[in-house]
Amino acid sequence: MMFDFFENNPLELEKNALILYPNFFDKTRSDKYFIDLLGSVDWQQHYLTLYGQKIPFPRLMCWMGQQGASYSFSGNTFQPLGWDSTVLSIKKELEEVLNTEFNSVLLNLYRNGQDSMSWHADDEPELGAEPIIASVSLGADRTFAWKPKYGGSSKKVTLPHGSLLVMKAHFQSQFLHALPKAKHVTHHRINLTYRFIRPKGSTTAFFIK
Ligand SMILES: O=C(O)CCC(=O)C(=O)O
Ligand SMILES: [Fe+2]
Repeated sequence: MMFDFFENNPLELEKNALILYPNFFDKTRSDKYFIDLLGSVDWQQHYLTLYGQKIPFPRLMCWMGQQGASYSFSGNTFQPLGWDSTVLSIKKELEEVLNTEFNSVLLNLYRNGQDSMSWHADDEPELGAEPIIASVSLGADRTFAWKPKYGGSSKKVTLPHGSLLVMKAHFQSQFLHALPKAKHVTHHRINLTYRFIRPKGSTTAFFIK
């Protein structure tokens, strides 16, 4: 077993809802994954259409996973690309440690601090009522922010190179989260959010992120 719970004390940022493993992958492995993924993933620019205007998402993305696991948000429906070998081996490791199953992953490439993700919850119907989302960070440190959906102040935490953030069942129903712009960041950050898409989920949600 490669993962040692005693060396990797998780931080419970929200009780039973948001857990951070700051050093899930050691530096050697994190560096290798970052370089591999930067080169091997088909990073795509997607657009959202708002009042007839095509607006580029402020990041590059790639939807990957099992055939049929299509995913819709912000007016796009994504059909998954097949598994990349690095993405697949990370998936297997997460499944073992978290004792759950994922069949797809959204990969995000934040080219620098101008790239971001706005406030949202990953609560599309195809994710089911209580999704577990496992979010791996590689590359530049970035701040992750979250706040209660129904009032209350926001909190934030830094997601370091090689960290794992686990969003559990209630997180998506109770909170919004975001990856704000970061003025001084000049380096790339890669983020992988592993999900389980229900096979016959409807694809009618229109969310803007
Ligand atoms: O980049 C991140 O850490 C957040 C990504 C995210 O929230 C998402 O892909 O839904
Ligand atoms: Fe999200």
